[in-house]
Amino acid sequence: MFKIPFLDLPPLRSAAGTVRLPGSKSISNRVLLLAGLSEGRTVVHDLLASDDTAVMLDALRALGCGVDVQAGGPVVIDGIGATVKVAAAKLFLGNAGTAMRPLTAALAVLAATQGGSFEVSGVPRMHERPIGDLVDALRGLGCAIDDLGKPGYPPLRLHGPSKLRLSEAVRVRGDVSSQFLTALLLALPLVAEQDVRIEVIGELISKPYVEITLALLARFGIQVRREGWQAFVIPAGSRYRSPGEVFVEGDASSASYFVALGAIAATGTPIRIEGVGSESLQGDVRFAEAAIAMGAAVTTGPNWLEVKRGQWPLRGITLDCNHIPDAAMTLAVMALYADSPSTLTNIASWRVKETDRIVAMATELRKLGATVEEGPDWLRVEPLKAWRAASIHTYDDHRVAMCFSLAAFNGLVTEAAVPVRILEPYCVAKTFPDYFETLFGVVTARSEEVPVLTVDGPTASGKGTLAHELAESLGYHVLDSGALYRATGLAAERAGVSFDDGAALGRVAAGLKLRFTDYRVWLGDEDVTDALRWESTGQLASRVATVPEVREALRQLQLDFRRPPGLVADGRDMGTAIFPGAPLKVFLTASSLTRADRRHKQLMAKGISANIESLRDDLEARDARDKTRPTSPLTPAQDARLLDNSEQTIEQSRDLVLSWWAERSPFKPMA
Ligand SMILES: Nc1ncnc2c1ncn2[C@@H]1O[C@H](COP(=O)(O)OP(=O)(O)OP(=O)(O)O)[C@@H](O)[C@H]1O
Ligand SMILES: Nc1ccn([C@H]2C[C@H](O)[C@@H](COP(=O)(O)O)O2)c(=O)n1
Repeated sequence: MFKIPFLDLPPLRSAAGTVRLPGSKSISNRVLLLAGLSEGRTVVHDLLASDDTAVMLDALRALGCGVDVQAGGPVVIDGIGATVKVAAAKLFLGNAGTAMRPLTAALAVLAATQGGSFEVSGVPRMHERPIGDLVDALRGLGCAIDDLGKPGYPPLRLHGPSKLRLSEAVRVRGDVSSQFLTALLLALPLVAEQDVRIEVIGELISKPYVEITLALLARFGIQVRREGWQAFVIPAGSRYRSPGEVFVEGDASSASYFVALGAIAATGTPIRIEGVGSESLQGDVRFAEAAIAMGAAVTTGPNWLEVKRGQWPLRGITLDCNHIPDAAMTLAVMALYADSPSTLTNIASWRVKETDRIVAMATELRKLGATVEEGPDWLRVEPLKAWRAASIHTYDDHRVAMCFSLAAFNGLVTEAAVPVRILEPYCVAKTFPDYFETLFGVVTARSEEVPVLTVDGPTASGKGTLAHELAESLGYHVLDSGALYRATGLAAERAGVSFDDGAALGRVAAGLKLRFTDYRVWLGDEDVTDALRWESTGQLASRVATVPEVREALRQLQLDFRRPPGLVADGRDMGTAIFPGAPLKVFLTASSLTRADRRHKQLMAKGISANIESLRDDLEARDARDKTRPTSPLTPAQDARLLDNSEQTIEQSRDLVLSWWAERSPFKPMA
């Protein structure tokens, strides 16, 4: 996940490949609650690992459920069997509506029938998300609920015992959020000594989410009878029974970004989306129909979708989005690539989600240059030709962040392609922590449009340290080009190749089986991370680096590191020979005494004894060879910015270079 203040997406040009979706948020949190309320053990496979499921798991633990989260494996829940195990608890539920609403209902009826006191609260935005209709329904049933803040909003206290009026129908509004009905459907089997009837007031919205609830209730032993969408009856004697094992399907709302991606940018090989398909429970899988209406070419299997570009530009549509409220946000960004305006209607529920999504989408689309009209429950978006580089505010709303990533394909409809900045990209943790990594895995950009920041300089000047700091701040990849020369030197020595035989050294470089994984470097099957850093290896590297055949052989390998979202490249000739067009080139120096001192400390920290004077002699000899070799000598690029960090801390150098980078950015500074 990108835990950085902003992530800049360069212009993206095409997409192809396979993505495996994380588990559905709606199914994950419903299954967790059902497992927690059931008797016995439930093994949950493919559960979504995200902020919203984390708060649900914490809540279940606090209520006395057994919760075993196995790294990379299933989550095992031992339920409370509809019995209050912990008489009082304070539950913090973040911004997870799928935890807040059903837990409120379940704890209210448990407290009423068995006693107890439970407080539910969340982040400030959660305290602005209405829950009054559910509270009214529960109070009508006889539950004791105190408002701990503004009436009609969390936080709440649910306490008991109190007498429930189960013979009367429980009446709940269905036209603000379908989660209120879902919450009652999940809670009332806990107290169904007799038939319990729920009546919906008003037109029920987001019906597919209620279908998910009913299907999962059936998995846990509850067969709800229903009269259309107006009334539901939990049969007398209903009791939760764990099905033993549950597999969570992929998140259909998350699929929408990749369906849109295929429609916009997969002109050859399709985007294959694994985890949802024609047999999915989730209503948002019908987003594919909307995408087809806009021109996507979609093929479907039981649990997969394949999407390619069909009509281009896309077709503008007018669509009632009531059945796909979450995924429909993606249509608003697709509309920018259409041939005519698109109007999304019946989306009033957007106003009470993680943020007011109608306002958020309209505001951010306008920043890109789009013409947008908004109404109480609709949004109209015109196609966009003159795009502006915009910093997209994400409102702590994962879906805003994900759907605006699609704006980075503007180069497909305009000559002057612009990058897109996504502020607080980590908000995707709510449902899809690795969203951007997954996106980058299936998209391509023009090499020259991927930003590169080069850091060249003599040995031990701190290039590698600075490069990693910069890359971490910007979310970019790192190229440690010295490692390639070091690996070549090491491989050549081991193979007994003469260091005077340029052609043979070139072949060694061309045949390197080098892999970089999680801060380790592998040469073939050997982890050479430490061996590469030996001083002796540095000397070998400096020698092979003078050989033109080696430099040529390593050239393409280095260029291939230039991938979205961007690259920080450190070495000797990054700015002069490999990435001469880089928008920012830093030439980093420090006095030889400072550098020898730093190297000395580095070696001592590793338990290797060394003498500062001889280290200084060695690095000066290496500098001399690197500077005087005929091919790509160590020298600042003409347009490089010089930075002597002898008197600077690592953080000072990093912040200075980031300020230089910001000067070149097309984005306005953050407010
Ligand atoms: N500005 C700085 N102030 C103090 N110490 C620093 C600074 N920059 C780097 N160092 C320290 O100097 C040591 C050498 O840094 P680093 O390995 O990044 O250098 P390098 O230029 O990449 O070396 P090489 O070219 O040999 O790979 C590290 O221990 C690092 O923590
Ligand atoms: N772009 C590069 C990177 C490195 N080298 C050579 C010169 C160095 O002495 C040697 C090791 O580099 P280090 O890991 O210390 O950065 O590799 C080069 O010529 N060009």
